Amino acid sequence: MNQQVEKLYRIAQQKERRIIGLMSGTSLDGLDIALCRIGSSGQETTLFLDNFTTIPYDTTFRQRIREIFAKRHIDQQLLCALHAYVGKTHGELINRALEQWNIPSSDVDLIASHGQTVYHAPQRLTGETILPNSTLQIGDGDHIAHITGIITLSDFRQKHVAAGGEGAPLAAYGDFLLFSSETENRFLLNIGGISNFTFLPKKESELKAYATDLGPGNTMMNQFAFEQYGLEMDENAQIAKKGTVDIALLEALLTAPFLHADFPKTTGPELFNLAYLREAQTVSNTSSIAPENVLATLNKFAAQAIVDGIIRASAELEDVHIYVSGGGIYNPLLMKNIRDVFTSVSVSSFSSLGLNPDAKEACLFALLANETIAGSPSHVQQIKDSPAICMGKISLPY
Ligand SMILES: Nc1ncnc2c1ncn2[C@@H]1O[C@H](COP(=O)(O)OP(=O)(O)OP(=O)(O)O)[C@@H](O)[C@H]1O
Ligand SMILES: CC(=O)N[C@H]1[C@@H]2OC[C@@H](O2)[C@@H](O)[C@@H]1O[C@H](C)C(=O)O
Repeated sequence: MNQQVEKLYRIAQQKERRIIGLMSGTSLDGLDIALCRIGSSGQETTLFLDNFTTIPYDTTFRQRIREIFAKRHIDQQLLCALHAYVGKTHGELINRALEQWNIPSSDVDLIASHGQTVYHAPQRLTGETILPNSTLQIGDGDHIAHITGIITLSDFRQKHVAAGGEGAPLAAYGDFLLFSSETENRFLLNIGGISNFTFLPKKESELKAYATDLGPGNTMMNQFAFEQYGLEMDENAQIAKKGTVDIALLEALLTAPFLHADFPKTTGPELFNLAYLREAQTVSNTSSIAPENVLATLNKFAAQAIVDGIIRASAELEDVHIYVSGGGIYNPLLMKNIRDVFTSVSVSSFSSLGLNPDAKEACLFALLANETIAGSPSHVQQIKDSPAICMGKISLPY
């Protein structure tokens, strides 16, 4: 037997695996690296986060990705090169993190790499009926395996698409195993570039768990802050706090059919972008309002899409508790806009469930790799619209 296949076979039989989960989100801020210790699999899964870091991308890396990110028309030569370059860079960043943590690569069993989403195209966005749902994450797993010497699983979303899904959100698979409760109906709200939640019904409930995207999260605020002020974000909502919400613009922004479609559903900056803003400004006759008012309105828009979605999903439920993660928790105005609505529902940081919120998505991919190598897909019958599948492609180091 090939020694690497034999090694993988041994890893699959271990009681516990050390898996590095990687996430590089739509905000393009950096690479999240989570070293997890994962015991058992399926309903018996345990997960401990041993080490976590986010290594920020340098400006050149960010600029290169931005040249193709969420764009319909791009330079194919650049796409081709970035597939290798992102893989190579991610491999090098893992080596750097392991060195900082003083952990030899031989102590790590597997890497689980999400890659960098560059385009997300469900049929609900494209309007296609013949061409299928599709999504593209770059950063080839062979490069990561070769550079780190660690067996790598990557490209998790393709199997979900192949089995009839939109390729996202995948969060329900992990959240269901780790965070379901006996006493609470939980909404695990993540506010990254795009906002999404996982609904986890009480354990004895007949309802099924599911995950869904909700709306723009931080992405439109980030894009506008970059265009108008050259800033990566409206840090601490300093600019939005100086503005006022323009109701006509807000109402125009809230008309996207995506926002009113049934759950689960997915979206991305392919829809929620500055072109979408400009269209809403034209329709609402607000093209010349001050930039701080636009930011205040975009902030309110992101909050409203979240609030409307959760209210709709929780209408018939009692004992509802919302746990929030993602970079949006650091935006005080966004959190205020959300909390002001949920006066009788408790809204807590996801950290109260015992896991660093910034590491949540990277841990999810470590858990998905664990399921693929050592799990059985039986429990996913309790998750709505989630095909029982093993996700991720396996890359051997040499
Ligand atoms: N202090 C802050 N003030 C305002 N916004 C902040 C602050 N800190 C983080 N953010 C927002 O959070 C974003 C990063 O969030 P996160 O890392 O969760 O996104 P992501 O993982 O890239 O997105 P996704 O989950 O959609 O893929 C930043 O781009 C910024 O918009
Ligand atoms: C295509 C894609 O990369 N989608 C991401 C993105 O970031 C948030 C939201 O949009 C979610 O649908 C998904 O990520 C999380 C980790 C998921 O799959 O659950």
